[in-house]
Amino acid sequence: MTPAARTEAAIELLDGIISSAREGGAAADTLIARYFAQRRYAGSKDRRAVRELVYAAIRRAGEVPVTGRAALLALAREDAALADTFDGSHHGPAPIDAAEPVAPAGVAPAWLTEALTASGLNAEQQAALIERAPLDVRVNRLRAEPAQIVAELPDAFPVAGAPDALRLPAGTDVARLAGLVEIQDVGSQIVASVVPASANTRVLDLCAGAGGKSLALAAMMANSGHILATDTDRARLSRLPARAEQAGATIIETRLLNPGREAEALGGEAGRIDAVLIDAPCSGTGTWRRNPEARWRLTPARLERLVATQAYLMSLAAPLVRPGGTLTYVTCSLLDAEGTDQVDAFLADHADWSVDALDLPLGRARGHGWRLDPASDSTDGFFVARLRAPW
Ligand SMILES: C[S@@+](CC[C@H](N)C(=O)[O-])C[C@H]1O[C@@H](n2cnc3c(N)ncnc32)[C@H](O)[C@@H]1O
Repeated sequence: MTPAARTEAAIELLDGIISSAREGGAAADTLIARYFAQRRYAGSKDRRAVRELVYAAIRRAGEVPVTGRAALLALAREDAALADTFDGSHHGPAPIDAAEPVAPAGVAPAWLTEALTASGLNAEQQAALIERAPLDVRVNRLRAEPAQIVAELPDAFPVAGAPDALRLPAGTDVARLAGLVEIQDVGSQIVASVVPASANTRVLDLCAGAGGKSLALAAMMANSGHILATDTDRARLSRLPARAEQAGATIIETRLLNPGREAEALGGEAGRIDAVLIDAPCSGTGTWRRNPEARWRLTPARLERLVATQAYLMSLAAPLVRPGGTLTYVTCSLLDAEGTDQVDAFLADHADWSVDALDLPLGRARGHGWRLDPASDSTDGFFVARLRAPW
């Protein structure tokens, strides 16, 4: 592909990504994969270059751009070589008209940056939410030791405060080490460590998804005890058994929940769980580094629905915890509405519960919990709080 054809491909892709964000359709990565599946003439260098252009344009535009072309023109303003590719050639984009719209630069839509500011994040912390993220892995102590993995991955380096973590340059291929390492952000590893999951405990991972945290908990428990991993998403949860097998984790039982009827499937667990983890569905403001177009998808109405689901999940889980047991609440969001405000609301309704004071190796206290953010901690953004049931 010529440089101009690459620019045109990025514009077409961005148009699709913008419509998909507005309509709640497929994610950017999926759209890019589909696009190239139908254009076999594009070589790997072309794909990489187009992908990089697309993601650079997504990162730069805080508000949803009017068109893909407007998103790329914003980059072209600062990059003369890119501007030259708007040359009107056969497969290239039309020449630039000085009067046409250019997407403004920004971190996120205005209503969201206001909410982030109100949640205590300064401009530098907000800007870091859309920077590129490294690749973090967790060494699976059930099957490997960090030194063994470092020997396989010489570019890996340890991360202070996260003993099982190794950090790698983005894009490092770790597929051949499946089962020995799990791709997991350092922040995610740290919040998982808040769950008092030790050998022989009974743990419920209520929103287990494909099991990233269940696998971390199984390693913390030295594969002894029981983890009930539940989710309402069949496709995600169905990936967990094979991952668990590969990781040598035999204590995980999966159970698919019916949305709105979760309590029925969990009734038998009432008062029996030592430690519940709610890794709640959330806006994902803390993971925009990996998924920057997510900020174009979020609306105030969607955030409101997520906040309601989080509160519902906490009240659903509370009766399952044994006396003196814990409920660890996690979101990969930096918005107080999905963090400390949820804990306040829970405590208002559950006056006999208390909050454990946390002191983690990375991050800092935020309200009744603890928060990590990319600028301060070089991790994805997370909120975590540990609530304790009365005796
Ligand atoms: C943040 S993700 C979980 C990620 C996962 N714990 C991990 O570490 O990979 C949130 C999950 O909550 C699930 N979820 C949404 N509503 C739920 C509900 N009512 N009950 C249980 N899980 C739910 C979603 O399907 C999604 O998989």
